[in-house]
Amino acid sequence: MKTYLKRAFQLSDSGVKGLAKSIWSFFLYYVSFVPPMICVFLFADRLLNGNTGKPVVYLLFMLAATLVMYLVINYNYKTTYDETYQESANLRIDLAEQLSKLPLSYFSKHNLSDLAQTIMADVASIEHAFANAVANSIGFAIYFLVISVALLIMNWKLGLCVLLPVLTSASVLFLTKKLQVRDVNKHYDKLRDISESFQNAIELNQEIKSYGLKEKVEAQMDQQLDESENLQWKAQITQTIPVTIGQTLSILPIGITATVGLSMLASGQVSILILLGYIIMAAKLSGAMGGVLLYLTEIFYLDARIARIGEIKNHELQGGEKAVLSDFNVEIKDVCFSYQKDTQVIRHASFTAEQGQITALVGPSGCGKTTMLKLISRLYDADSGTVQIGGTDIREIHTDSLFKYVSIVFQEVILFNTSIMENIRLGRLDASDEEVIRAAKLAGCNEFVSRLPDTYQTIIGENGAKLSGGERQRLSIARAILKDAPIIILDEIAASLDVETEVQIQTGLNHLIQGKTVIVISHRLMSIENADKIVVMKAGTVEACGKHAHLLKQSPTYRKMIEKSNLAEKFNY
Ligand SMILES: Nc1ncnc2c1ncn2[C@@H]1O[C@H](COP(=O)(O)OP(=O)(O)OP(=O)(O)O)[C@@H](O)[C@H]1O
Repeated sequence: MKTYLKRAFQLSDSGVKGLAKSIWSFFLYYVSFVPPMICVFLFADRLLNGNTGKPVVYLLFMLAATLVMYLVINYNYKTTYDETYQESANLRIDLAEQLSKLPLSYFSKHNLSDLAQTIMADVASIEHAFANAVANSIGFAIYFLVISVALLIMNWKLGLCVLLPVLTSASVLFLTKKLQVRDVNKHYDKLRDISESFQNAIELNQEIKSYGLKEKVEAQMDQQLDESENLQWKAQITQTIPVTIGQTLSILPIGITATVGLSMLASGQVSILILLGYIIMAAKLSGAMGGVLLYLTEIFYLDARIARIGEIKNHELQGGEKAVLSDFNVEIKDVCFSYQKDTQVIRHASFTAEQGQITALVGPSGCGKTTMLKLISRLYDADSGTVQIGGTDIREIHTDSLFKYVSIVFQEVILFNTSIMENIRLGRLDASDEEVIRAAKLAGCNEFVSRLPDTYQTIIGENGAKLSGGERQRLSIARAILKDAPIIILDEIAASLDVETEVQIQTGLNHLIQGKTVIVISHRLMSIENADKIVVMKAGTVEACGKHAHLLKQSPTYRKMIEKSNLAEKFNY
């Protein structure tokens, strides 16, 4: 049972315990209505037997029963809400921790807006269902089972009059579950699409305006909203009809029990007291079932949400152990990799980048250079073959250990919406302000930072929105200088720098790469002509390796690139 609940609702161990406690409290909640009914029943029995004395005992009993009810309701409320909110807080933390450990390949295969929706909306839906529906429905089901046995034993005919309509009302809902879930999920998926479209429209605002796409984008959104409205209508109809039928059926036990009971009373098959008891019970179960039917629909829609959360929670993490490395030669051996199934981006690539040397990756756009750097830094794991550092397969090294040895400066700089000081300090969290400023100066940041209103304390906006491309790039170089890792990976770092800034960061770069294993991509071939080794890539394969002069003779791709590069130098607008 525990394993089933854990898997079915993606609960933690404490979550299962909490749910069990909550189910128990709901069971007690329903049971707590029984003593007052027994009290009424006994009092009626006394009256019918002609005993009209003081009903003080019954009143006291009723008072005690009401007090117990109050305590049970309190316990139920506290248990359910405490456990629910604790578990959903744990779930959110678990998901956030899991996301931080997932390999980058997971994110390239999933839609980010979808992930955000899963963490926010799906967890909120589960939280709501747990606080209201799940424990309540299960608690009611157990209570219903116990009461059913008692009712059938005492008088099976009247028992069936109470139970059958209640069971039929629940069956209507279960029989139409597939249909309801299908339509509600269609609407829900559309809402996710809309949320993604809105996010895209906001992110691409500049492009939409500059290419005059406003009306087209608005029309697409209008259409999506119309489709969503239609789907919502459809979902509401498929949901409302069975719920209404179910709720109507759930009221029937009172009428049926009264009708059948009275005829049984007339023929002497049942006493007035028993009939009264069954009618009270029918009324009680009818009322409870009306609410439970609504809860059941809420539980039906949890499946897809729980599945999405399960997919994140159970996704395989990158393995590896803590490691201390002292040799930083990087060796790529027969590596193959694809982002998506069937589209291999790296094919049987092999080369070595030696410590103390600069190794440059060159090749036509899209040939897999950046992908290769991502494999070397274990942002992705190779599908086959190995990437080794100092003879150790990096899959055996935990990423926390590995990242200590690798500094990466990518073409696309990611910055946080905090101060310049804190953005650079991400390179080494225990660095002092002086060390941060020294790294910033070496990377050529000081000049533009000193012009900012709060210099190093200036908040730079989301992903450094308040900075130019070149300034953002220099901050990421400063980060790498501060980290001072033995393996340096540079992907097109000069792409958004002007000539003057490039000269400024040259000293910093020379300082950064001294004695390190440097692997660099640069489209400006002149800047890598003096590299110790140039690796020429073509369509995911390594075509040739060597120095500039050697490659000019041996590699047609390299020769072609040099020729094109010379032509590009002559390009005029
Ligand atoms: N996250 C991703 N998901 C799916 N495909 C990707 C992803 N990143 C890159 N690709 C594809 O992999 C191939 C290699 O891309 P990569 O960025 O490694 O090339 P590159 O040689 O660095 O290109 P460029 O010189 O233009 O930067 C390309 O076809 C690209 O479309």
